[in-house]
Amino acid sequence: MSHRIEVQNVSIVYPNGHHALVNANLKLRSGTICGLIGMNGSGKSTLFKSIMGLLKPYSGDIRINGHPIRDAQKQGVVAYVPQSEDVDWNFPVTVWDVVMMGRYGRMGLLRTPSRKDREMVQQALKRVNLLEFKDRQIGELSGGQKKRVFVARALAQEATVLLLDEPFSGVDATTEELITGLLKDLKALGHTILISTHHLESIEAFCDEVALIAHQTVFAHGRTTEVFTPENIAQVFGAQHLLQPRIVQSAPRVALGD
Ligand SMILES: Nc1ncnc2c1ncn2[C@@H]1O[C@H](COP(=O)(O)OP(=O)(O)OP(=O)(O)O)[C@@H](O)[C@H]1O
Repeated sequence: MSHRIEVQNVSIVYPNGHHALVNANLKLRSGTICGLIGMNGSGKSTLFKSIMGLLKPYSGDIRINGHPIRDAQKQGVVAYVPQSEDVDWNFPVTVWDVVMMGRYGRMGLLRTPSRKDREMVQQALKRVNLLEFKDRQIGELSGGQKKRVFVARALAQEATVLLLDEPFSGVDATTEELITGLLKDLKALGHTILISTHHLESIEAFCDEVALIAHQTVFAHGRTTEVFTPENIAQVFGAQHLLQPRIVQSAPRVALGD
């Protein structure tokens, strides 16, 4: 079976000439949760945006389910939960509207929601405990609730590939538990999940695989037990982490790399 996500030798150059990714490779199968780990500015969001088809590689190729990205875009296969900083929270839309956006790909040109669309939005909001907030403007939510809106949008989209950019930053423990539980359920259904996080202490319990990113490329990827080693973590964050080899289990909620 082909991989769900296949990033092959991808290089991304921004219009200002900055090489954000150089020859990056990443292949993920169905039913996998992969943690993407790297310092601030290492290229995690760039990788997400290129898998979404928002950034066109300068060279290399990206495939979803063996097909070019535009096919996946048409079918709504890939959902993206953006970093909070990338969202305009003042935009005059309600929680319900944002989650309904996940259904747009399935609607006609006039974007008139069907009964099924409304049901899917309702279910998704229930799943993330936000139904009672459905009429709120999105800026009037807590950090955890804001994340949950976009997770609900991904659920309503019925996407089988989920990309989550820092879903645990600025959220309370209850939201983190809710999101991890939900992602584990989706994994059991065969979904493929790529998640960037600075919460290293939860990686071993939560991620089957990790992909480590530094020096503009994915320099290691594989099973968490094999790749999430103190030596590799030191390559990502600097040698001082070699002095704390169990940081991954023992640290409190440190935002390493910030
Ligand atoms: N639109 C842009 N134009 C030029 N350079 C950019 C642009 N967006 C990002 N970059 C640069 O590309 C590099 C990778 O950025 P990216 O946002 O992918 O990093 P990141 O790993 O997601 O960081 P963070 O953890 O802070 O979100 C950085 O050096 C950044 O300054």
